Amino acid sequence: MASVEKVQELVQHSLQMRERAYCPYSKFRVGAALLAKSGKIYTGCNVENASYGGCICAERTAFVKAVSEGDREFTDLAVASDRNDFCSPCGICRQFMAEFGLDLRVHQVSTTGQFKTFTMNELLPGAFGPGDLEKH
Ligand SMILES: O=c1ccn([C@H]2C[C@H](O)[C@@H](CO)O2)c(=O)[nH]1
Ligand SMILES: [Zn+2]
Repeated sequence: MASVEKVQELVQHSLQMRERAYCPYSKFRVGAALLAKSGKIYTGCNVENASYGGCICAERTAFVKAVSEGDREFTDLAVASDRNDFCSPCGICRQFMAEFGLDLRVHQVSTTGQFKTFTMNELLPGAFGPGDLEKH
């Protein structure tokens, strides 16, 4: 688990990354910051599309950046929006993030920088995951 200082750093990154959001349709800015076990921090924002189904959330942007750079193990993720307090990851992101471990700590940040922490297991109990494909 990340130190209090590291979590604070993630929280600040998530708040800052809201400014990069490309969200002309929803106008709902979201920023995320993901800490890999390697120590690297990957940031993300939501990126929308005129074909609405093509929108990608801030959390998945951060994960895709991280995995494509070679990191696959993570400890903490912070996510912040500019409108709702304690921004809650959507169902698609919960499934996407659960792929990389149910111990991940998800810090849901308020607009004022406070946060509530949950494990991935709490956010998606009984998740379908990689292990399920092994069973027969
Ligand atoms: O946790 C969340 C919730 C929503 N969104 C994005 C998706 C879409 O661009 C906009 C409105 O749903 O916010 C995120 O990036 N993360
Ligand atoms: Zn999402």
